[in-house]
Amino acid sequence: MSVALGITRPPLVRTVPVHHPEDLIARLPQAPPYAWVHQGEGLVAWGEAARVAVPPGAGRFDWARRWLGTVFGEAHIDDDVHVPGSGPVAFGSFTFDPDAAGSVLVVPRVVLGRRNGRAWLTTVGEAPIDLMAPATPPGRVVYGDGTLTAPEWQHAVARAVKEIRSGRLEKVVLARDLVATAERDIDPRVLLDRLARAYPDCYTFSCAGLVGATPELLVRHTGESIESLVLAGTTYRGATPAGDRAQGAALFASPKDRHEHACAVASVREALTPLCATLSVPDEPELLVLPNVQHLASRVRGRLADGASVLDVVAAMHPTAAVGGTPTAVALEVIRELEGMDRGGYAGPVGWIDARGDGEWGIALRCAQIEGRRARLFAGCGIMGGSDPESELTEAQAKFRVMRQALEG
Ligand SMILES: C=C(O[C@H]1C=CC=C(C(=O)O)[C@@H]1O)C(=O)O
Repeated sequence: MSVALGITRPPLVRTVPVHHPEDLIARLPQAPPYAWVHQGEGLVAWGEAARVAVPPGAGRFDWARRWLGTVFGEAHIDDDVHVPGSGPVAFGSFTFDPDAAGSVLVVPRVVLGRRNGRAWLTTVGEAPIDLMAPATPPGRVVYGDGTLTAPEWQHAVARAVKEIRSGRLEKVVLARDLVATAERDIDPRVLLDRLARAYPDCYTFSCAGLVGATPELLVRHTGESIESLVLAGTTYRGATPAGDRAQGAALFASPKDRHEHACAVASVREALTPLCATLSVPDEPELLVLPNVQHLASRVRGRLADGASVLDVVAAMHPTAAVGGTPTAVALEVIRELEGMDRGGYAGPVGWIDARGDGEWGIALRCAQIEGRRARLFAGCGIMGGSDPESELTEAQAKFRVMRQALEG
């Protein structure tokens, strides 16, 4: 099932220090890009030394870990840098729904990394010749409804509210999609560049056509330490600094949003407790202010008990109640019943893992699946018993703005 492209067996993986690239994304050649960039640091990559379609099912993360064990285990690694992200890495995108096809892992041929004042280049096998053709913007973009029209989605939200009030569940996250068609083929490098400039505090990512800038860090794994930024509860930016503060204060004081956030934090605590020797979860959220919205945010930190890799942690955490709901199993049923769409990689884990098991994975939000001239955009909202369908639709529009601006420039 894996495809190894033109590399000698066993492959030689070489990591060498390089001069600081000013802009990681600007170094991407004309090839499907892989990226994970936050505040100018991270990894960009291209080429495919190995690629696999991860079979759907409950054991998919285990399957992925075993595949990676074989691929990394076969490699001769010559790593002069020794930091998380040096040596061989795999990028991955997993579907939200464990039973949906579309999860993928790719070991790129070339990786350029930058972290804490150091930069490095990793090559797998012979370094390919890269074509540095400039990226062309997609031109005019028109939008159409995805699976549900706006009124149909509001109706789905109203039905979810009824289910919650009837006691079937406490919270569910409902999403919708929009279809964008551009004048020209969409070069993901244009979107990555615009996203990283506009949302430097988010994680700008690209993997197998899924491109976005997510504010939500599912897990960062460095040695035994893990960190997660849990988000749920949203309001808008004010027109003035005072208006901004008033919006933030109202979000902080809103029982509906605090409850929505508490569900997400509880799901993360529950998932991480069995894996961790120590775990610190803040008593109160903080505000994360982004250019389009403000979120309630909780930074969770822990120390792993026994050598779990970042994928083991991802497997335990996904789906958190920031994208599924409470209780998880019922929320997944309700999502299938009411959304009527396959989320694909949206709201699934996206990120990278190295041969030590370190890595960074986000929840794929504020993103689109790109194919030729078309992009399928996704946005969702946490629905509670007190949710108003019209306000939830407005919130989803604010979340769509991230990818709309990336497409339109
Ligand atoms: C599901 C999404 O956002 C989640 C993350 C932050 C805030 C959320 C909310 O307030 O509804 C969602 O739980 C999305 O952006 O599509």
